Amino acid sequence: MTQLLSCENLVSGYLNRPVLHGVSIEVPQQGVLALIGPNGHGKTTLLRTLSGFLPLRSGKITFDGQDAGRMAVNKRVEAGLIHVPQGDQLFTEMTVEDNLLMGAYLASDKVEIAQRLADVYQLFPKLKDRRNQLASGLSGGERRMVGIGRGLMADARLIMLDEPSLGLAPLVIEQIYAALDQLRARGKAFLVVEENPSRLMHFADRLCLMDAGHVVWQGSAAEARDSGDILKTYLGGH
Ligand SMILES: Nc1ncnc2c1ncn2[C@@H]1O[C@H](COP(=O)(O)OP(=O)(O)OP(=O)(O)O)[C@@H](O)[C@H]1O
Repeated sequence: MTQLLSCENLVSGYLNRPVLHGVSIEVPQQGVLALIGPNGHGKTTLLRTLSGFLPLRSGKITFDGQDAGRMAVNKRVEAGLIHVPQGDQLFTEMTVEDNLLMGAYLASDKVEIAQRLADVYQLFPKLKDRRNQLASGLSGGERRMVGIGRGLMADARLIMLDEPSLGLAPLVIEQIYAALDQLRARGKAFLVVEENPSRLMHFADRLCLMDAGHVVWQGSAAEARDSGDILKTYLGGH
């Protein structure tokens, strides 16, 4: 399978604090890679580096055959590399629909934008019902849907999700993952961060365990199940 995203030896961090110490990962076309591991070990930093919010100190990022490591954030978005951040980061004083439309800020074709919006509403019918409501009045699950929907409005090819299950009730998590399954069936690729890998066993093709800015283990979901000791050591037996 050809790779949609590949990174080699990424080094990045905050000011004088390096966090990633040579991370290499690959996400195939239409594939799902999960980043797992305890808090504070660089998963979010890796997503921020890939989306361009944090500068790359060294290493190489290739997205869809293009050298993306020094591309501007908007160019990466245009190419379909989309980051759905932790905590949704919605514009709370704007309506659901205006939040979604913000995701299409680089698009100009009105017919295309209307089609993307219709696709998001088909995936998340609740958002259509609430399209004129302020984002501040949404439930946690609805906010997550808007965050993902906004990413889809940018015509995502690879969706990088930072803890999509964080703070949600089990039933709502199932609804979110059911929608992600549908998107996967439509050809989207994913890089998903979750602290608890149990949600990912059916969704991810491969899992990468991060510790102190390094990838310390990677394998298929089946291999992760067989490597109980590794997951237990790092994640306390999830
Ligand atoms: N804005 C920032 N400025 C300085 N240091 C930061 C900043 N954000 C994160 N860090 C530090 O970088 C390290 C890696 O954090 P990161 O958020 O990437 O970890 P994580 O594995 O995603 O965990 P979490 O799920 O808690 O976000 C941590 O030590 C954290 O304190």
